[in-house]
Amino acid sequence: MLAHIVLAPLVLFAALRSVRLVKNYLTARKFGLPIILLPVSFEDLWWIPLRPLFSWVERLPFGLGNWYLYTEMGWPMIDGNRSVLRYGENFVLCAPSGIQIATAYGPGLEHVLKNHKSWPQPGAQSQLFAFYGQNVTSTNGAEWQRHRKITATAFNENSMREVWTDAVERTKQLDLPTKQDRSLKEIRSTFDILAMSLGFILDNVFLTVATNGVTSVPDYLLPKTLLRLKVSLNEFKKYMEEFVLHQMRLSNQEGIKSRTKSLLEGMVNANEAEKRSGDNRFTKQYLSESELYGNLFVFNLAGFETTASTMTFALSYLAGNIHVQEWVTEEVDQHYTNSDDRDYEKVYPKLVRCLAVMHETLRLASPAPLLVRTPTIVDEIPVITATGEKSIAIPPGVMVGMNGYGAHLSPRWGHDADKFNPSRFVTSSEKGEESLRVPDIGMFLPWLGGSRVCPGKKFSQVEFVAIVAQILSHYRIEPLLKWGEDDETARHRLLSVLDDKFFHVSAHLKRPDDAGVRFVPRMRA
Ligand code: HEM
Repeated sequence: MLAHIVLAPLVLFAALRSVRLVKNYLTARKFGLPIILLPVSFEDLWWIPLRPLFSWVERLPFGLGNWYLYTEMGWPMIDGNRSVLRYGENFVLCAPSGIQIATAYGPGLEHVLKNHKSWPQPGAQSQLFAFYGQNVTSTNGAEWQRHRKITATAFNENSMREVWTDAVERTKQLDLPTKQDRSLKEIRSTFDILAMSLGFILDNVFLTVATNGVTSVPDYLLPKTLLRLKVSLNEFKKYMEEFVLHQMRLSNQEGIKSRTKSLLEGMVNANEAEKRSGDNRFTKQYLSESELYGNLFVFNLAGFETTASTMTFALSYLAGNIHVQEWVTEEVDQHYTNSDDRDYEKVYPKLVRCLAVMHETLRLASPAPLLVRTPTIVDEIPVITATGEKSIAIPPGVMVGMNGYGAHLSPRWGHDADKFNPSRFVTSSEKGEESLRVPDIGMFLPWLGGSRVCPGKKFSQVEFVAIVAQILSHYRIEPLLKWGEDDETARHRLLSVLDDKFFHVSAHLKRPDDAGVRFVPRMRA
């Protein structure tokens, strides 16, 4: 009897899902693309905590467990270009919960990105980081424009000078002279300057979403993890409140013109200025309190996570590719190390190779592996099949997943597509002047493109170049040797650790303790 009570709902659940899978399969067939059937998808929130228990599925014979990979949100980060080589640049993931067309085909990607108004993020995904309030990532249309206008005001050229100086100063404080040997785990935490509470929220981000409203539940009703989550959410809110208060006090002090010390401060200032201007009584052009915190949270998140991820990979790639490092150091010495004038305006535009290192790092280890969109009305996108290009009509509700890793590792990049070679982003004029050469967004999309391009793109570039120039002007970065190991073996070990990554808000290494780097002080002539 008890068995019946337990089994009956499960059988009904499985039957309903089978019906939905068949229905979705019939729709998916119309696209004329290869189809991969999934019994479950990462859109099924209940699957996320259960997924690790089923890792044995991948070891089933005859490819029976191939579907398992695609049930992880950031699967292209693990897959690289393997699926593209096997199924082509576009294929369909068909699950009971929905249909997703994964595409790495340039014209298709370009179409979706350039028409962001008719290709918004699907509702559930856009709300992922909205637990403090609506924000620039969670909104679309006119609402998104309002959020974007106010938050982007802070991203002007003046603030880039501050970003440059600030990044150089922070790099000087990394304590490299006293701690020269660092595992890749330590490298990551070197740049993870996040408050502990934000770290905990990110580690449990799906739990945070699933238990939205946890902050209003009394402590005694909460199990240990949820209680810690509640404390972390409150702590981070408090941190943001203190930050806003501090900023408002500064801008209210008579005679003190507060400098745009950081972009977050700039954002608060822009919001205050909009409020004061008085033109907004009928058309609200500033952020409500919850929206301000919603934005402060996503800017903290988007800024710090991506920097920590990109720096970890970039410094490791430089250590593992010593000739590339020498090539970059040559440029750093010419324009930075040996220069009295290290002003942002003078030096930054000349550090082309440093910026190329960032582009190459993001090509191989982008923090955003799969970005999903769905059309508001039926729209056609170009796809490529064995018989050539064609257009397929996508109805609302069907997702298009932009497979950044498939695009970044495509054979279109040449025979060395899987190798770290930043010089592919550099071109030389007849006079020998170097400049950056970046392919269009259909081929290279780490910051995305179109109007919804990452607002922190320039910020992240300036910050990255400043950190790399400052480090290379003083240190040579080498792979950390294990006892008795030679240089070549250590280098291979380091690069193989870099290949083993997974997605959790950004790119993470699966085995960050298995390799490390050494910052060796450079001898000056
Ligand atoms: C290596 C550095 C970075 C990379 C690769 C990167 C990448 C991206 C990508 C791919 C998106 C689009 C996400 C989507 O539409 O689903 C995005 C959006 C965004 N990024 Fe970045 N980002 C970086 C650094 C930053 C920094 C430093 C900030 C802030 C200071 C920032 C703030 C944002 C915000 C607020 C959005 C949402 C924009 C919108 O929806 O209109 N990012 N970023």
